[in-house]
Amino acid sequence: MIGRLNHVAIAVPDLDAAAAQYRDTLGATVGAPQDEPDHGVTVVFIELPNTKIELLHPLGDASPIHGFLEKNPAGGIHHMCYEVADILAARDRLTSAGARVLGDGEPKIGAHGKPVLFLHPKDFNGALIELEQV
Ligand SMILES: CC[C@H](C(=O)O)C(=O)SCCNC(=O)CCNC(=O)[C@H](O)C(C)(C)COP(=O)(O)OP(=O)(O)OC[C@H]1O[C@@H](n2cnc3c(N)ncnc32)[C@H](O)[C@@H]1OP(=O)(O)O
Ligand SMILES: [Co+2]
Repeated sequence: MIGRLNHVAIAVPDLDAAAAQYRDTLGATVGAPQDEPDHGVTVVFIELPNTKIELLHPLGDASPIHGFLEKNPAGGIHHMCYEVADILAARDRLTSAGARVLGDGEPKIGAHGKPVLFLHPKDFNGALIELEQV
């Protein structure tokens, strides 16, 4: 069911500084910041040959990553995103296996304009998983 690793997300306290570090110190190809108000984050994507890095910073008081940054003030790996062909079939298979799908269980449109869902980290060895339909 899960396919390619679409991205690894890192929550950062200073988006500009993190983007500059990837661009200047690590010599990576770094995109422009993208506000995603529906998700409560601003994201910057870094293109790698085999996947992407998604830098995340809270957008708005209700951002779901405020708690994470309070616990990890220097930032940290926040989630991995796996690709799926059919996100509703994936959701139904996961919920029937007892996994918790976050939010209201309905996919939202993510940063790539594709439907995404999130699975509770406690159900997957402490790792927050995002699924993106491609
Ligand atoms: C534009 C979209 C973009 C894209 O790629 O398309 C995105 O990726 S948007 C990314 C931001 N959105 C989300 O992360 C949505 C899903 N996340 C959530 O709903 C919350 O972050 C949640 C429920 C995972 C955690 O929320 P919160 O920290 O406020 O709740 P708790 O403090 O109750 O946490 C419960 C428990 O989980 C641990 N936790 C929290 N975040 C993570 C994490 N990223 N990875 C692993 N574990 C995490 C937290 O420490 C608590 O554990 P405990 O042992 O009880 O302390
Ligand atoms: Co993501």
